[in-house]
Amino acid sequence: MASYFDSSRILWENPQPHFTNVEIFRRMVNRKRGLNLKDYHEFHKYSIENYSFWEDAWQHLRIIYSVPPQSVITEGPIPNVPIWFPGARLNYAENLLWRNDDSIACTAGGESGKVTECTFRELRLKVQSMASAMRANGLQIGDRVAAVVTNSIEAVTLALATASIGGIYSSTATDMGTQGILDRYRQIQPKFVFLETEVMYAGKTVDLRDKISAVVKGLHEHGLKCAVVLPSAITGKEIEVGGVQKTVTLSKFLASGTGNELIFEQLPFNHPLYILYSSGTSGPPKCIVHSAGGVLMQTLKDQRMFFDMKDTDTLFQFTTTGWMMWNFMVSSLASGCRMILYDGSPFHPTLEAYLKFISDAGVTLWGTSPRFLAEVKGRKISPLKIGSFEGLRTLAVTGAVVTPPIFEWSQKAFGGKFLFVSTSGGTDVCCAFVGGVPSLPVHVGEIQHKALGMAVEVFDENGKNIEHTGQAGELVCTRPHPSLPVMLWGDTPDGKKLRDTYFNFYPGIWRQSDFMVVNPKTKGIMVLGRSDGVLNPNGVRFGSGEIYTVMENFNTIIEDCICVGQRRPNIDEHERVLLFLKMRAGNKFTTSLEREIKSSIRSALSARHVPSYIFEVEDIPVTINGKKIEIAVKQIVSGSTLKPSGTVANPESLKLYFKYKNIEEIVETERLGVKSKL
Ligand SMILES: CC(=O)CC(=O)O
Repeated sequence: MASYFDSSRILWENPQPHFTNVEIFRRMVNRKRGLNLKDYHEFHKYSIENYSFWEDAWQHLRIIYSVPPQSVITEGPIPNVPIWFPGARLNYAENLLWRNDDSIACTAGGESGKVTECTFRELRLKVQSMASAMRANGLQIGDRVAAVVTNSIEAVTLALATASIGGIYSSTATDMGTQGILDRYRQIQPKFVFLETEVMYAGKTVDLRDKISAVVKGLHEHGLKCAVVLPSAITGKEIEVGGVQKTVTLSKFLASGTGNELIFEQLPFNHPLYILYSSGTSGPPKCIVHSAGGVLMQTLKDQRMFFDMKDTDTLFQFTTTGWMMWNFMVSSLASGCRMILYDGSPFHPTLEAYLKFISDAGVTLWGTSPRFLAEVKGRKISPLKIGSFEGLRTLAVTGAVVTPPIFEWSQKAFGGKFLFVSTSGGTDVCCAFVGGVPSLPVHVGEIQHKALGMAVEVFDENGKNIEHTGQAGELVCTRPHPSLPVMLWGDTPDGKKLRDTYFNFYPGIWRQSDFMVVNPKTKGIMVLGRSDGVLNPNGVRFGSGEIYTVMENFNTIIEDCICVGQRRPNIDEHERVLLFLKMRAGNKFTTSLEREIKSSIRSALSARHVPSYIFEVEDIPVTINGKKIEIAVKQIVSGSTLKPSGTVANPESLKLYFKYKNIEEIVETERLGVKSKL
């Protein structure tokens, strides 16, 4: 069987590693502590062995506070989830709004091509006006504010105004289904909900008034005090939503404010800031509560260390407001850099126009998904013919497995002079476990290292560390860090649900449910997929990411694919692997293509990786954040009668998979040349 790291080659090296933030931080720790940590590897070891590292990070990241902490860590009511920086008082929004000048803080753009800018001073005024109206309407510390909004300056304003008061903010994208929104917001019972009325997506005007009515009505019995409807995101004109109780337009809501000064409530480090949600593709979404201090420290650490973020940077993270990368992105204001907020589809009016927007906007740090890059590659687009991308310093990719061909193609396609950072973390921690180290070389297909302060290890099923073997296993984190969730909303005071979710499989140790492997030579990492989607035919365990890497070679004819295990305990003894392909328009799935795919998988991986069956399907189910929904497909082909949740972007596509629980019938029908009735 091929090793995971056969192709380990250097893709890029920093010509000036000494000037990176991470090196400056390492030297600061050496000076302060009288240490001699020689490189990132030693620095990382120090960071996971000493909680004092987090005190160093507090200082290096220049956290703004009014009362200093008494210590770094103390026990809290939930076992394994300590309280960080007890005694400290700070405010998340204050840490982001320290700049009050006329430089651009946010640039908002979208499909229409219209660009709006907002300076740090204007942003602060917007937050002040919103916070004043929120206070006038009764928002208090700990109250929830929910939003169904586009990625816009208004969305940033809402989050920061809520945080300034000590409220808890939670947002979803406008394409989330009504049921999905209610499944989330009924649990957290927001006092206010802010809703978009009209948006543009994929060139079409989407009227959201019916959704607004259904959501507001659905929240009436769940603590809602007021629903604020936003002006059209296309024209900026206010739209009346008649006949829905408790609803007010944004201008009326803002007019109810007193215009008082912006006050940043001084709150404990662990005070809740955001509620994010588990995907909810196979059960009710869990409401994951993150602390202001935890999110602030971890997101700043990741941005400054992984991306080498400076105040002269322009960050463009492609995200909706319903993905943790939105919350991650917002923190970049604390570094004083400019943030680009893009709303809409990257494919409208054209993919070329979108790439030109990024190049013209002078983006220096660009965050995107491997799926997007694969699409540009698959369509044979040459980015450098569209824009110069001359300022690009970092291209950061997250959200799914990044295959080696994507590393190599991206580095070349965008001009080669930047750091290609692959990161992996999650909604559960609102930060990354593993990511970039700008002072170290990047190896093809490898995430560079474990993040500072994150005690990541690879465990086998019995809880044994197998990292040094180069074998894949579960991503675990053996020590607490500041952005562990402070609770799951609605849980018992001792966090039973939280502990059952994360700390039960390996008692007392965080299991992320990702499948990963470490290169013993370079210490580079591959995250191979979700561990509950691990494929296990005939006792060989591997991640779907390994198959996707091979499939990258076919991406000019295959638009997308999904690989899952099928388990039918009463029928088959072993799990078998099924691969579903969505062909690009104009291409056919033929038996010779099937043979070619199988042969490529056999030679790149092993005979045991070869899928038992390959089928063409019309669509691949993805979440509204663009992630393939392997678990739901696995359950469906294994015989479950799962109903699609509001998080599925294309719920109809799930129906295409039910027939595969009876594969033998399909194959027999095809053999006889009869059109399938299934
Ligand atoms: C940082 C990440 O890994 C983001 C995600 O979970 O999609």
